Amino acid sequence: TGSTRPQRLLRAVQKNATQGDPQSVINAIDHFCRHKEWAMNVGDEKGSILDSVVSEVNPSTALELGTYCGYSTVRIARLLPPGSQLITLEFNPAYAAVAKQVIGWAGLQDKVQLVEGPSGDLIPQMKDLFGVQSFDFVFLDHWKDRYLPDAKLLEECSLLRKGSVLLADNVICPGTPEYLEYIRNSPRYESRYFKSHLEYTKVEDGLEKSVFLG
Ligand SMILES: Cc1cc(-c2n[nH]c(CCNC(=O)c3cc(-c4ccc(F)cc4)cc(O)c3O)n2)ccn1
Ligand SMILES: [Mg+2]
Repeated sequence: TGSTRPQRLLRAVQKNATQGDPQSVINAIDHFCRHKEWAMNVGDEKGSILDSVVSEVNPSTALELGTYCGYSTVRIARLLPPGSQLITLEFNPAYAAVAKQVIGWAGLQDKVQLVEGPSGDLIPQMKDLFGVQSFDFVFLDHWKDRYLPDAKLLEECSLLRKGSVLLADNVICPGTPEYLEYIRNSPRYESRYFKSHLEYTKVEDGLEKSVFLG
């Protein structure tokens, strides 16, 4: 039984990043994925777009669907104002175990609540589990066929308010056609596409930013 890719990514963070320095954790993961092994982190190019949207929204409460190794969790949490919280949902226990250590290495554990389980089950529990009224910002980066049902679930659970921002990764590759069709044609959202590339590659991909109009 050898190591898994997430475990090798974590080892690269522990070897090359400085504890308590989120930017060094981001740089170590990007270097590992560009020069050693590709991994499905949002990456540096789309990550810069993520940073600009998070900074613009300046969320008090944020939700991430799909933690993986915690790369985008660190990108988001490092920009959050004091007293704000990021809740991140991960289905795969092995990913969650690595992400917890990556987030800890960055020193951001006090800003992040990592919850294991399927998004469809956890979203309806957000109010009870965390006393969340609504989310100012949601980053969708989990199973691509869950983007649409989970966006609808967030609406149904009244977890979105007028002005809430949804940012969706991978709307081109692997692609989320049903989600794009719905969100771009819904009168309840104002959407904009940010053209970019699949992490660490020249393949086209992009982020869709959608503002909930209430
Ligand atoms: C709470 C909850 C959480 C999850 C959940 N947690 N973690 C994930 C991972 C999801 N992410 C991806 O699959 C993904 C894939 C690619 C990709 C792969 C191979 C290619 F060739 C090209 C592109 C690129 C990406 O950027 C991706 O994000 N799902 C699922 C359910 N419920
Ligand atoms: Mg992604």
